[in-house]
Amino acid sequence: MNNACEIGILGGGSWATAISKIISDNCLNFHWYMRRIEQIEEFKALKHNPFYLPNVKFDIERISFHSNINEVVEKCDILFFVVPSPFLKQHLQTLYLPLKGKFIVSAIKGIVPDENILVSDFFIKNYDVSVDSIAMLGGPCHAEEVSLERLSYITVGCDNEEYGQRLAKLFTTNYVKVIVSKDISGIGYVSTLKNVYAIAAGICQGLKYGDNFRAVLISNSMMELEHFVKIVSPMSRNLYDSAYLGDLLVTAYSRFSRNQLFGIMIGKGYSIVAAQMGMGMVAEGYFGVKCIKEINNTYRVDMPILDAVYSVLYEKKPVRSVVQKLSRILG
Ligand SMILES: NC(=O)C1=CN([C@@H]2O[C@H](COP(=O)(O)OP(=O)(O)OC[C@H]3O[C@@H](n4cnc5c(N)ncnc54)[C@H](OP(=O)(O)O)[C@@H]3O)[C@@H](O)[C@H]2O)C=CC1
Ligand SMILES: O=C(CO)COP(=O)(O)O
Repeated sequence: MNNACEIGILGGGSWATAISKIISDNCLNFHWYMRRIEQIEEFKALKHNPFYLPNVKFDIERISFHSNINEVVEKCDILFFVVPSPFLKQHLQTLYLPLKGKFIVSAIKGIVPDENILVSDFFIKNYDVSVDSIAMLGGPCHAEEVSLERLSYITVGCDNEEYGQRLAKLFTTNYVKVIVSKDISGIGYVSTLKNVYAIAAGICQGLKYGDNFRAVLISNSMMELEHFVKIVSPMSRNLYDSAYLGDLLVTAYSRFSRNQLFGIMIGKGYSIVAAQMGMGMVAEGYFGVKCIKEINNTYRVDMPILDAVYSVLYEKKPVRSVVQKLSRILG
């Protein structure tokens, strides 16, 4: 990572928009890739993202927009990947330039489907990116609150201490504080799992369970998460840090959480397709639960909450009886 580096944001959704807001507060110019040319044209005319966080105004003279991913990769040294995990490979299909030598930051809170590996490992394995040229963004941070400049904390997981500190500088504003950690994989797994537990919380809300039960569900989710992460990615970490417990809490309780909303709709009896269409945004936990379930076929960690969400979403088990059964084993 050079001192004067070009920054590229890849993705056109709400988190990409929030990250671009932060970057635009700290950098004069940056590049922004989004897949749809019409979105770019409308963005330039309106001076805001037409579909996500329209309250965030941008100085579009300082942004180079691209609908071709290769142009951003060619021009930039630091690349922020901010597309939902189920579409990552699709975006990369059109990439013919190497990523080796670039600094890759994953802001994706999910696992690469089919491969069932963390996004960081996917770039290392398939794109020859070195481990010290990768970072993972975590923490309890909803795009909507960043857009409103409500004080938020982001954790940068990066093996390379110096690069982690540089990224922290790039991200620090009067409304964003940054914590640097070395735990790329723990942040990757927890960021995926907390979405699954937020869906579970939403399902219970949709079924009209109350706050008392939700608190029990989230406490048990935290224990389940801890058992899984200790086995799959053993290292010394404090799971009460905001990148872990904090992200679980905000996703399970915030009114901005898409995963929770998706769960509420499933609990109310909407079909999966109707719930997905109704949101207009992506609930990563729907994809994450399948990835973790498949990963756990190897590790065999006891994960009744994950299994319950999986059985509702992928095995068409009746949601009310699944939660009733789950409620008998939680404590
Ligand atoms: N939103 C948040 O608060 C946070 C999100 N994240 C993570 O950021 C990542 C990106 O999510 P986010 O920005 O929230 O996304 P959003 O849910 O806001 O937007 C969905 C994005 O997915 C794209 N998309 C939808 N369908 C397809 C498709 N079939 N093929 C390709 N792209 C498609 C959309 O593009 P189009 O508009 O062109 O349809 C849009 O860019 C996720 O991993 C999420 O977990 C992390 C922290 C906070
Ligand atoms: O990761 C997030 C908050 O930290 C966003 O969660 P949702 O995708 O559920 O909105």
